Amino acid sequence: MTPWISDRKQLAMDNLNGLRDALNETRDITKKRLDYLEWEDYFMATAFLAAKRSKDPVTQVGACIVNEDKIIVGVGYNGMPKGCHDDEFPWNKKTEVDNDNKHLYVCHAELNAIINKNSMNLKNCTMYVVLFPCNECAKAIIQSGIKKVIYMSDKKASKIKTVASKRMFEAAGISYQQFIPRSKKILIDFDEINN
Ligand SMILES: O=c1ccn([C@H]2C[C@H](O)[C@@H](COP(=O)(O)O)O2)c(=O)[nH]1
Ligand SMILES: [Zn+2]
Repeated sequence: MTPWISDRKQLAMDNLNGLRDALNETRDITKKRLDYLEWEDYFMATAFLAAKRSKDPVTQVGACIVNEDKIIVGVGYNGMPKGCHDDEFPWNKKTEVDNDNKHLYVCHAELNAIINKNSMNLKNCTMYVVLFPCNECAKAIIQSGIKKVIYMSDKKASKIKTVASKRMFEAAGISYQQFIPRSKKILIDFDEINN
């Protein structure tokens, strides 16, 4: 690293530590913390954290299913099915060879979250998902009993699959709503517990 870059990095770290110390000094440890994660941010962040497990080089999706008691009952991300090694199956989508396309193989985040469920059923559950579900996932969501979908990105809104998903959700009485986060970023600092 060039010396001035490392100096700037050190300066930024010192500033950050200074800020944290200042915050700790002003924090009243006899009162309830106010900067805790809201439930909704917690569930969406769980979906985003799951997405970090994805090996897809273009789009990483994560999904988190929550029951009526605010208990997480399923988490998933997009990845190759069991037994289909992600070093052997293709991650490419623009290919001359028809069967060398990831879309033929990848198991979608929503489906994985549904399959990974650790409760009897998903009746009246809510799914938090990074990207609006495709039509195949919409079918699985509807059939599973999930009643609400909270999504972050609708960047594929004009695609026919997304249009079909919305049509099915509306017909099946599944509500969907775009997520508005309380804060744009959530930082996880593994060192925090030592301070
Ligand atoms: O509902 C969905 C839709 C897509 N995915 C996954 C499937 C693929 O791994 C990527 C999409 O790849 P692109 O390169 O953006 O076409 O996202 C999903 O998990 N759930
Ligand atoms: Zn899908």
